[in-house]
Amino acid sequence: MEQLRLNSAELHHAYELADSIGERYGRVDDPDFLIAAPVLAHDLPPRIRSFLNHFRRAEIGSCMIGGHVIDDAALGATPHHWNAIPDPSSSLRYEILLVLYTSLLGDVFGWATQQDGRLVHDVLPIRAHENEQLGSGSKTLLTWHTEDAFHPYRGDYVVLACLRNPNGAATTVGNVDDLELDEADREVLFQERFIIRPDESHLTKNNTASGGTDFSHIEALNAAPPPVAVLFGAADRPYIRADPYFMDVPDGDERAAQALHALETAMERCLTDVVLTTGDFCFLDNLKVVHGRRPFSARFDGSDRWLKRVCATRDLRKSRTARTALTSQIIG
Ligand SMILES: NC(=[NH2+])NCCC[C@H](N)C(=O)O
Ligand SMILES: O=C(O)CCC(=O)C(=O)O
Ligand SMILES: [Fe+2]
Repeated sequence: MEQLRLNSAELHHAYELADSIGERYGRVDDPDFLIAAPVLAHDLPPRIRSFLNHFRRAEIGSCMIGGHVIDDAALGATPHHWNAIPDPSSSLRYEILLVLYTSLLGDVFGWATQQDGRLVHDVLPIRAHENEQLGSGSKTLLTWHTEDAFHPYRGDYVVLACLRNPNGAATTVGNVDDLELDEADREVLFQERFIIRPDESHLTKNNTASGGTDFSHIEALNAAPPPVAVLFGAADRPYIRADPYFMDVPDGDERAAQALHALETAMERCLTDVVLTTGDFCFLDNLKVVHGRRPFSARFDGSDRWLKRVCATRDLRKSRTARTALTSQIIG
């Protein structure tokens, strides 16, 4: 994976910018900060801006910016749940940096139906989710997926910032350009013959303050998922949309089932393990790569793995009817 390592001058510059923004806005979800983020990001060091522009336009699939020094003591314990992060946030500097970097790629957004509508997500192990297909799982393999594959407004990018990873748990990454598929299977995968159900992170039971949230469109997508194509775009450099764990084919379509199985086998062969370490920011092009996570043993004692995650879209307009206001960056 292509990597940029920040030098100490760049790190100092980036942290100074993040800290001044943190003082001004106080929290990463502040709507005024989110609106201003793409402009504030112009003040990031030039090497960061051109590296991410290359990632975006060359569609290399994934890249990493490393070398962020993280004050482990100031961070405090890894919370036992994403709904229990300290307020004010002990990781505000890194949350702001994550949004600034990601704003160079597109508009950041969150889901009303995921992690109680937060914009920046916490990926940390939750004891009750040990065996679940959730970012908060640990014991079970998190199977490879396009982030929010089921949703028509899924992001173009998903970005992970590693605060700590004591177990060295690996993120898996597989690039659609590396797939070795039969021509016949490839052709079927380009056709609208697949259904993708909502993953469980969008369910009412996996939100904790879901009182006023409307989950009916998620329920509708679950009850009647429209058939979609797994591969789309240019034949020689296709885009991908898949999450086999939550996928199926319309009844009786054996040919589509066979192609989906071929995709699973082929992707398994191109998955690479990427162990994020403290201070790594990992950028995933959600149309070019799929990702997942190897199982690991969580301790649930405050020392566990802790990542921050945010999604971005190149076109916030396409979700306009699903956002309560023009300026809202939460898709409902
Ligand atoms: N194959 C899967 N497990 N897909 C669902 C991915 C987990 C989901 N993105 C979450 O935030 O928890
Ligand atoms: O934990 C990781 O490395 C990836 C997590 C993930 O894919 C998710 O939360 O959707
Ligand atoms: Fe994911």
